[in-house]
Amino acid sequence: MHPQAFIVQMCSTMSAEQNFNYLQQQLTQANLKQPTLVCLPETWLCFNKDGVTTLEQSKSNHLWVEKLAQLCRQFGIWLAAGTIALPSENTGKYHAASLLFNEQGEVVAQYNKIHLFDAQVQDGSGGYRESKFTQAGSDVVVVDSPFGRIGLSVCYDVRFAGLYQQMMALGADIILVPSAFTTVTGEAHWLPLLQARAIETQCYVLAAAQVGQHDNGRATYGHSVAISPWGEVLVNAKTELTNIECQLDLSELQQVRASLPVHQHNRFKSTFYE
Ligand SMILES: O=C(O)CNC(=O)[C@H](CS)NC(=O)CCC(=O)C(=O)O
Repeated sequence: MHPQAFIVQMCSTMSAEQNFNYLQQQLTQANLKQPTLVCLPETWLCFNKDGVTTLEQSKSNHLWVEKLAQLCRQFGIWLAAGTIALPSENTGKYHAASLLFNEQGEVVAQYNKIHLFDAQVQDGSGGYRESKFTQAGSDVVVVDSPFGRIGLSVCYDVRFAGLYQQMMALGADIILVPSAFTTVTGEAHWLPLLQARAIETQCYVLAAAQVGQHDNGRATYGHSVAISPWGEVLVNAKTELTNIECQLDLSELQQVRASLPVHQHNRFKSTFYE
C-alpha cells in the first residue's frame, strides 16, 4: 500500500465552529489508513466577509491550532491545514498561514502565502484586495515527510512559476496548492496552471479547493484535484461537496524524472540556489 492523500473539498461558511465540525465529521466517516496526508482548502476554517473580522479572529486562532493537533493524534493523520489567519508580528495584519502537522499533532512547517490577490476580476465581486489585511510571506517552504518532500503554496501563488522552480531546486516531490479560486478565473486558468506546475516540476500536485456559493457572498470554483508528476489529473472533485483520494507513488515520480530528465537539463537551476 502506498501512502495516500485525502483531499477535502469544502464550502466553508463564516462559522469556524461549523467548518471545524464538518472536517471532524469527514474524518470520522472516512476511516483513513495510515499514512494519510489530509489536505484542506484555503480559508477552510473561516471564510469571512471582511478582513477586519479575520484580523480579530487571527488573535485567538491558536486555539483552533490546538484542536487540529488533537485531530491529527486522534486519527493518526498528517494534516496540511489549508490556510488559517495567524498574527503577523509588528505589522497589524495577519498571515494567510498554511500549517503542516504530523500525526503527533506537531506543526512541522508554516508557510505564509507570498503572492496576494489584489485583482479586478469581472465576477461581480467588485474586486479583491487581499493585501489590505494580509501580510505577504517571504520564505519558500519545503519540508520532509513520510510522503516525500512537500512544498507549500497557496492559491494565487500558482500563477508564479518561479516559486515552484525554487521548490524543485529544493527537491520537492509533492506540491500543495490549497485554494479559493474565483469561478471566472477558475474556468479559464485553474487546471492548466496546476497541470503546468506538475509537468514542469515533475511533482505530485495536490490542490484542495473551496466550492460553491458561500454565506459570505462569494462563489468559488471547486475542482479540487490530485495531479500526477506526468501532469495527469488523477481525480477531480468538480463542483461536488465531496472528498477525493489518491495514492502517492514515489516510484512513479522517479520514473518520470528518469525518462525526461528536466531536473538535470535545467540551465537556470543555479540561479535559484544563489
Ligand atoms: O480573502 C479571503 O477570505 C480568502 N482568500 C482568498 O479567497 C484568496 C484571496 S482574495 N483568493 C485567491 O487568492 C484567489 C486567486 C484566484 O482566483 C486567481 O488567481 O485567479
